[in-house]
Amino acid sequence: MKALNNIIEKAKKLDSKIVLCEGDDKRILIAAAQAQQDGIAKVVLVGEREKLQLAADEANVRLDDFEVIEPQSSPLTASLSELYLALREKKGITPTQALQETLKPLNFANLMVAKGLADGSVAGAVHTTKDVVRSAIQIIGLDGTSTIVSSFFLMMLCQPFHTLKGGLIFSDCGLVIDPSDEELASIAIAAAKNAETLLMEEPKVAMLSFSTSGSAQHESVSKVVRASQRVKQQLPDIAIDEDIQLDAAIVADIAKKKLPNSNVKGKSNVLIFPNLEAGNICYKLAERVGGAVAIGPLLQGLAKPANDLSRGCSVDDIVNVIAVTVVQKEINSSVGYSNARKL
Ligand SMILES: CC(C)(COP(=O)(O)OP(=O)(O)OC[C@H]1O[C@@H](n2cnc3c(N)ncnc32)[C@H](O)[C@@H]1OP(=O)(O)O)[C@@H](O)C(=O)NCCC(=O)NCCS
Ligand SMILES: CC(=O)OP(=O)(O)O
Repeated sequence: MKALNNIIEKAKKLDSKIVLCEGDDKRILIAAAQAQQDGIAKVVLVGEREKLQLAADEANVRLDDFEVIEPQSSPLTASLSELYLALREKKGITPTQALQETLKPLNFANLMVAKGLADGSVAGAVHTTKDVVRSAIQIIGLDGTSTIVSSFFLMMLCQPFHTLKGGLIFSDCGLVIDPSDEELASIAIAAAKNAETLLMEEPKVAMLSFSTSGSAQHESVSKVVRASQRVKQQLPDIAIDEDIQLDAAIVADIAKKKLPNSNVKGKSNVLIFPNLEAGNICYKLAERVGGAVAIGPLLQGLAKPANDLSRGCSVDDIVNVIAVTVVQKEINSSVGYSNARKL
């Protein structure tokens, strides 16, 4: 798992603080202890100390090893509540509602990130994706270049039986339910950038469909083609195949048969799914049947790193997402990448 090891090694070199708001789940506490021990990040736990202590006892983890913040009594609460109010006042939020929202550990954690008190947040072992994403969108907001927030998975294929080895980006498998062609293009562009920055590979993008180069006709195929054209308009040099089936996207011999003039030639490393049904089902199938390590859902398009987890995540999954969160902070603050600069 070269790409994952690179990410972990990179994270260890950065002095980072990641905030977790689900420390009452013992997987989170074990992962937090591992991330600190391995030097990946310092961890701040936001939550009620009593509940955290119960989970710590169950997990056999020392709570004293972490910075613990209780929203109810923290000296930070007043200023974070002011920030929440400033962010949401235009939506009709009152000061009382702002305080109530700030006291929720998920919002408190993202407010810490927004205010620069932590480098990133990770949640989703307990909360649903809907809740995690809504809090991040409302509090952290979009970066300067994206029009929507979407998500991607880093899928690591490293089992002896995997004929295809290494890292793949799957997007969007977690967030945008039925993207328009414009949204799908935005998802593909953000995912391609992640292939450059996290996999350290030139992006080779497959715009997945049940059709390869017009072999089937349907509005859902046309949407994928229109999205691909938008991507090419914005990134004219990108390697991309429009309306391509999965087999032709990742198997060179099949690509030769189905799409002889393919740009990607069966070597896609960025798989873009036409909608959330396809994306979510496929990533879980690749993970649970195919034996891939699935890291995510990682959010793309946010101004600062805040990432999600599946409620079915393991301790290793959480540690991996913490490491990616640390590295994303560095990517966000670095001076662009070739494709990113063209956006
Ligand atoms: C992410 C999600 C919750 C947003 O849903 P929604 O119904 O539009 O949410 P809301 O209407 O409450 O919108 C919340 C805010 O986020 C904004 N928003 C919603 N989706 C957005 C996106 N993809 N990018 C940027 N902003 C977005 C809305 O404009 C709204 O802004 P506002 O509060 O300032 O007006 C929704 O897309 C969703 O449920 N996705 C599926 C998640 C899921 O179940 N995944 C499966 C498991 S991984
Ligand atoms: C990403 C995802 O599917 O999350 P969950 O399994 O928590 O619904």
